Amino acid sequence: MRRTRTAARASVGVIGGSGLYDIEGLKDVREVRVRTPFGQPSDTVVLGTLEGVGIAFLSRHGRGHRLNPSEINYRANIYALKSLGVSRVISVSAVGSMKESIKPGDVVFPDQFIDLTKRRPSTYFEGGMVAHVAFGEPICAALSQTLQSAAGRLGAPLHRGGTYLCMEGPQFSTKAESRLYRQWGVDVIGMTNMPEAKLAREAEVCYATMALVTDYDCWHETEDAVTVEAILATLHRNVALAKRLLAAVAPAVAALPACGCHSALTNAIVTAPKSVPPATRRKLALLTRRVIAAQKGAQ
Ligand SMILES: CSC[C@H]1O[C@H](OP(=O)(O)O)[C@H](O)[C@@H]1O
Ligand SMILES: Nc1ncnc2[nH]cnc12
Repeated sequence: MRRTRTAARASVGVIGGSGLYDIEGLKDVREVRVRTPFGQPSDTVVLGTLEGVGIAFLSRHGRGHRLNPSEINYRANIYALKSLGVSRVISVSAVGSMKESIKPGDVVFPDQFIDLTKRRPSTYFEGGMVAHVAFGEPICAALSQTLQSAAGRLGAPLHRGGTYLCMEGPQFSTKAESRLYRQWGVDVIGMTNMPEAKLAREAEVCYATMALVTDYDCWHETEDAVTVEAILATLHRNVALAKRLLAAVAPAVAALPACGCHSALTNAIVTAPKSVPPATRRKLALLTRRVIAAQKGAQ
């Protein structure tokens, strides 16, 4: 296994959630242990090529599913992928359905989030450097659209758009909570996409989620309330679809033109450069060097 900071490269990152601990068909596979200034990622990163495209795969909970949603080091995960050259991240996530029309086995491509997490570091910008990135459109539309087209071609029962509510967990919701979220118009519920999507935006990396629906949470009158057993049974059926989709979509994702996600930090950093403590400047150099170089070029 290689230990690396920057030597190995990939352009497309895949964060595999529950049930997705590897991807099939990867060629030239290498595993790298990436060190980050934010601590350890969930696992080693598996690098390889899929249809000729450099892919970096990271298991969100770690292989063996060792980390609960609150224990995942989201900052290290996104940083690790960025340090390997990744400019687009595809997140694969198991979710519960909050609507009758969204059935277990369906695939949802959310375009909005509600963040109800409570105890997760959710920004890189602290310690003397403050940034406020725009997050009105938290999902990269171009990346999500590409995934949706591929899912459509594979015949997946899909839903374009929708709101993903991210709860802290690890316990599932109470019925009162579940009913409340339904009143809010939420489409799906999970425990992991926040702060992952926020950090991807701060890292100027495109982010889109392919949400695999596994259950009806606990609000449904006639369906059983969610259990891990039921989730895993449904996942076994649709993880294969996720794997086929990733192989089908890799070349189109790699060919996408640069988009607004890649310049998210432009005009977002508020702190005067001379006020940033040197240690913070060094810690955030990988994330800020594009915008700092652009500012210098404009002077
Ligand atoms: C094992 S079921 C609950 C678990 O699954 C989802 O994780 P992920 O988004 O990584 O697929 C959900 O958010 C919970 O963490
Ligand atoms: N009902 C649910 N609530 C939270 N996370 C989930 N992941 C899969 N199903 C879920």
